[in-house]
Amino acid sequence: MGGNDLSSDQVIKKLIEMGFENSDAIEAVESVGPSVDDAVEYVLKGCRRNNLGASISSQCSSRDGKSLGKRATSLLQSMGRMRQTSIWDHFQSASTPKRIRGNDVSDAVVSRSQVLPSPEEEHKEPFPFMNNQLETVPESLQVCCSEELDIGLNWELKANSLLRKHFGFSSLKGFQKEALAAWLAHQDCLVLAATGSGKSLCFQIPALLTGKVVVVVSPLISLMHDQCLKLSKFGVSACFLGSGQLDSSVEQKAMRGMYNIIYVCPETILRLIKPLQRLAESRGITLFAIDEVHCISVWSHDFRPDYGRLSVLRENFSARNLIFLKYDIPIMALTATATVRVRQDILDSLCMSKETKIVVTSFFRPNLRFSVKHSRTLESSYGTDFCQLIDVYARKKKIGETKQTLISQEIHGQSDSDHSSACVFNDIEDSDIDKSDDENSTKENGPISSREKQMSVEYLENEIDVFESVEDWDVAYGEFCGQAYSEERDSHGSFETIEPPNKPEERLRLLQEPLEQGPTIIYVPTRKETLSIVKYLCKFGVKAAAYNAKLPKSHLRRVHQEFHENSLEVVVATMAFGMGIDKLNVRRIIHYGWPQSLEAYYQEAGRAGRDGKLADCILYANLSRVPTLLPSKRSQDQAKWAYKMLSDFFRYGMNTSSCRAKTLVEYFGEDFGDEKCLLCDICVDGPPKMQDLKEEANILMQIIAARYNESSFMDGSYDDSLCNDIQQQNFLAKPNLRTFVDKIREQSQKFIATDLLWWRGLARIMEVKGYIRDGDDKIHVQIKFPEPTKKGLEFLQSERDKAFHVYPEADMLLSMRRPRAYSTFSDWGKGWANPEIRCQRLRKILSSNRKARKPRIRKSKKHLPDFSTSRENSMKS
Ligand SMILES: Nc1ncnc2c1ncn2[C@@H]1O[C@H](COP(=O)(O)OP(=O)(O)OP(=O)(O)O)[C@@H](O)[C@H]1O
Ligand SMILES: [Mg+2]
Repeated sequence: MGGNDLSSDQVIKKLIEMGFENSDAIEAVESVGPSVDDAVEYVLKGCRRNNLGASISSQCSSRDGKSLGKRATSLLQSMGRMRQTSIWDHFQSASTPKRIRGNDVSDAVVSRSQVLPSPEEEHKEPFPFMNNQLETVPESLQVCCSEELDIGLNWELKANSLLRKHFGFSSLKGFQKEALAAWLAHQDCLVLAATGSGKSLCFQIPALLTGKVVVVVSPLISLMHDQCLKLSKFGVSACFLGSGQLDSSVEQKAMRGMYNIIYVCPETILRLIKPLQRLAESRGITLFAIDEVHCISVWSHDFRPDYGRLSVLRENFSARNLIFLKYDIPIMALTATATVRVRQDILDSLCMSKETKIVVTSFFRPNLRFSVKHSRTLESSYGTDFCQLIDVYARKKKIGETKQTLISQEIHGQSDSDHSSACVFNDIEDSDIDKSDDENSTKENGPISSREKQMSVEYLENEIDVFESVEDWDVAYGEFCGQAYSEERDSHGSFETIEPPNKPEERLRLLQEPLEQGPTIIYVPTRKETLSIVKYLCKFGVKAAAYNAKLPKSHLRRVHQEFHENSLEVVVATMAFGMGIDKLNVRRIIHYGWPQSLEAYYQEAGRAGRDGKLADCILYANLSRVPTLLPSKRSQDQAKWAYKMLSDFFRYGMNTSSCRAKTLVEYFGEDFGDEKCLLCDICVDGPPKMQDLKEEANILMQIIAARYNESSFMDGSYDDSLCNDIQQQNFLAKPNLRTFVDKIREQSQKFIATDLLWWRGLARIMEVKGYIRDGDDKIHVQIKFPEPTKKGLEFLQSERDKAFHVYPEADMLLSMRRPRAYSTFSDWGKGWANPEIRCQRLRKILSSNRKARKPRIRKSKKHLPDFSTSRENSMKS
């Protein structure tokens, strides 16, 4: 990213692409000239300076950038350069061999420089092992080779002893044993286990038990880096191969058997088949592991075409094709997020054997507390949504900084001591409900709102991070991880993890305790939001940093390092941050905006609470809007499936009656029975009061049925001519839900004030009950063109007098909170002719604008295990 050969306009364009505000970009270029790096540094430092305290932050906020002038800018630049930004800086400092663990591993001394040489070494003389063959295997490897014992029956004892020696854990988990037993029996194995459960050990232990090589296919360079560095700390030699590998000699060394574990990206392994066959013959390959294997399936949320070609492994490493092999080299495939459909796809795509052992553990994470809150997720909502977070981190700091205190009071408004999570339904105000709910629905027929325009495909294509190839997210931050993990160990050198609260009473006890300290990750859909939220949080003294794929790599590395070192409190990121991130003490994962699938959501949420302690997973989403699919290259079939996944997620957000953890794990095919997590907002607050919607369900069904010429089912009390109208329209266009709702309003005075948002919820309920279905070939996130099913017609015929008790869904509750007489676009338009109505509306708009400008904090209930219908009660009040 040089900069001198770019014009100012080009630099500004690049900055905007990264997500920076137009004004910040212009200001930065004006201040530091047309250099992308300097300009980025300038804007980011603006945020960081805010963290340093009141006096600095007031001088250095980006708004005041001009007054800083060149001198201040260069000072800030030099501050930035105090940190190492190059991979080589680190290797130079890390070249002295390090003792990895306690006395029991006195032999296991690994120098990082044995894994990668510095550029000086590379240019001056060949790497010590370059010209040698296997006789000169590094010391660390000799340790491993000496462990090549006959594994025998007591393999479990040996595995446990290696586990203690290298990783400091006392014993293997049950699923790890099962996976290892399959490998020992030369069987292929598919491991489906929750995020953070310890899948990596399933493929790392075989390398230690046999002294042979394990080849691991992994989708991200940053993930490979992370694992290699951890292994080197544990006295296991490992390397990664792929586009992010800067040292070309590593590949040669790997193919000569210098490393116990070789991480490789799918693109690269296809090129290395022959050398790997030679390695299998010389040193021996004991296992191929395919990590994050859901990437192989087009039906997964992270499809990676190169994973699809991995079937070559089965053929090229079978005993049939390689005479020196007695058995096929087993394949172990691992993932935390695979639906039943994706599992089958994995088995087929990898040509795994018929005897493949499938090891499934519960996907349930008993220490994660899930909740959903309504928010428009716009800048004007930050004040309400992040006040609690700001409070958490600001409380930790010394209150010597006057400005910070003032800001804190300002945001907290009427200063409330109880900032525990505000329940989505408890404190909804008029301004919280999206004024354009109905516009959203009209867009399928006619005009789209300006917000919709803003979120159009062209706009988003430039705004979101799409998971396409390994290089996109080549962060190569591994060189910074030298001391990162030590911080998470206690005084005895072991990890501070606890057994997760598996028993219900343990989980109830958890609820009484506050969250421990630890960092937060906020996931947002667009790059722009990463920066705007960081800017907002930094203003209040929170140590926050943005992370998106377009930001300079030096910045991204620093974010990784500081996140692992616990010096960052909040990372605001796009999906580019963190597949497989294994940091123990992440206390909160906040999703700010609709995620695209339950798979992606559960994987990202799974980064919280890996230490077994209570952690929050909060989704803020605009529950009055149907989410849209973010643009990506998809075939027609994939697009259909993507809509289906988004629809499943939408229903998760709309659900008000069943335990969130249950919904999540059952999505992955697990039977949760009658169990509940007892921690999520629904378990704690209880579902809303059931309502008998017999009349509403009947009228909706009648109107829909009439459209399909089922007038025999019509109730005489309703106007038949209206139904005839609909039948005539039939031949012109397929009526959507909105058309039906308009008809209901025209027909029944009683429902004039019931808006589309409410009917949308009812239509979903009727769809789930099997009374209506979508009459369109396309898959919609929300049922769009309802038509009756046979069951629906039977309902009209025989069940119309029966009670129809249902739990109102989230959108229905939102709608009931603010009944509106004029809810359709056209009604709104009509109303303007009446001066009285016009006056009322203008007053309302003015007052809601005023409210939106003032951040405020609201009183909220504590999360107590109270199974009352508190949500419903608060709605009424
Ligand atoms: N037998 C064990 N006993 C105690 N802790 C373990 C054991 N096995 C693994 N762990 C720990 O569990 C944590 C998570 O491990 P790992 O990164 O392998 O998870 P994962 O299942 O691959 O998660 P993800 O799906 O997010 O990639 C690590 O910190 C690891 O050290
Ligand atoms: Mg993993």
